[in-house]
Amino acid sequence: MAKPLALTSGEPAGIGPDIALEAWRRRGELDLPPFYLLGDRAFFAERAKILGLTIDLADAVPEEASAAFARALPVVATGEIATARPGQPDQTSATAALTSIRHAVDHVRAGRAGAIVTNPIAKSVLYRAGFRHPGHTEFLAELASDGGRVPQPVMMLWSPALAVVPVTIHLSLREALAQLSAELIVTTARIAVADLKAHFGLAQPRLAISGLNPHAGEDGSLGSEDIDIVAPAVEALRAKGIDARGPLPADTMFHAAARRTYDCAICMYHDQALIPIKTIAFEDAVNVTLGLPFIRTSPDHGTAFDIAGTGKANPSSLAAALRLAARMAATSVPPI
Ligand SMILES: NC(=O)C1=CN([C@@H]2O[C@H](COP(=O)(O)OP(=O)(O)OC[C@H]3O[C@@H](n4cnc5c(N)ncnc54)[C@H](O)[C@@H]3O)[C@@H](O)[C@H]2O)C=CC1
Ligand SMILES: NCC(=O)COP(=O)(O)O
Repeated sequence: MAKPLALTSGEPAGIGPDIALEAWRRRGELDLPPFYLLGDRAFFAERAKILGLTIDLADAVPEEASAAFARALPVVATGEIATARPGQPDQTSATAALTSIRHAVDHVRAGRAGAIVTNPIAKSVLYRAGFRHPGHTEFLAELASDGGRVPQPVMMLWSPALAVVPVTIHLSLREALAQLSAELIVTTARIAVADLKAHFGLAQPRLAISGLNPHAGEDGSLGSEDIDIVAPAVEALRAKGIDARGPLPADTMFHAAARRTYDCAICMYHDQALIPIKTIAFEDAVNVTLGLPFIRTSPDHGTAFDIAGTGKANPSSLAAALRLAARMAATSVPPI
């Protein structure tokens, strides 16, 4: 029997618990692989009650989860009690969310889970509690460190219609510009290429590298960065045998015909990458962390405090994240 996926609780006040419960309830229709939830069973039972869902929850250890999954949603206890009400994070939120992530990493590194799928965390809630990483991506890299070496994580948002990688992630625009370098673009693109080959069945991934400025700088008249930073990175990638094109004007590289010419868009900053994919594929895009020694996926959306506990949360992106994680863990055939 395949190893189960470890699904974190995410922010307890967010929609993570809602979509986890709903996904399990619709597991057959959504064609979901076995997973278990990491957290506080009483909390999940209470959320099911709030949602009016009848869900069998079973205390489990990871080794029992796949067998139990057909009849009950396995819950592996983290020892942290959560009390937050839907939409209202409280003093238990940050600890419960972070402990759940830590346990998931322990399980996947110990071979007890096949991959990690994370529910959304509220970054502002964690920052207020002293969390010093921008998000899961960097936190997971630290948890994956080996002998003090922290791998460089790369964020990819993937859907059948489009895959995007932001070179800089959760930074202000000013800071993103300060940190952007040809070296960072090259390293990020090479990690993306390696994982696209390893897990997405692409023998020679085609990369489209966006420019930074409007019209990719219009020959330097709208900023020098495309000439000084992006173009040399594209040249360096091509010199390493990578199929890379750019810098491309970002406003014209996401329409349907343009998308057919590449496998992954490498973008210079967060919104340049995430606006197109969330516009085209909000319901089935998946956030994948590349460059880690284990597989981690996540829905593309956040905690959606405005609808937590209402029954309005759509589990489709979580379902896509679960299916993609299982396929990445099991095979290198394209997950399409
Ligand atoms: N992977 C993660 O942990 C992520 C966490 N976040 C965090 O989420 C928090 C809220 O972020 P927002 O920008 O408000 O984005 P959001 O994705 O939580 O919500 C944006 C809008 O989309 C709706 N929405 C989101 N997911 C939905 C679903 N599954 N079904 C139906 N409607 C849905 C929400 O109700 C809201 O109107 C922030 O603190 C942010 O840091 C955001 C993105 C990813
Ligand atoms: N905007 C994407 C996002 O917030 C996800 O970040 P991470 O928590 O997966 O690092």
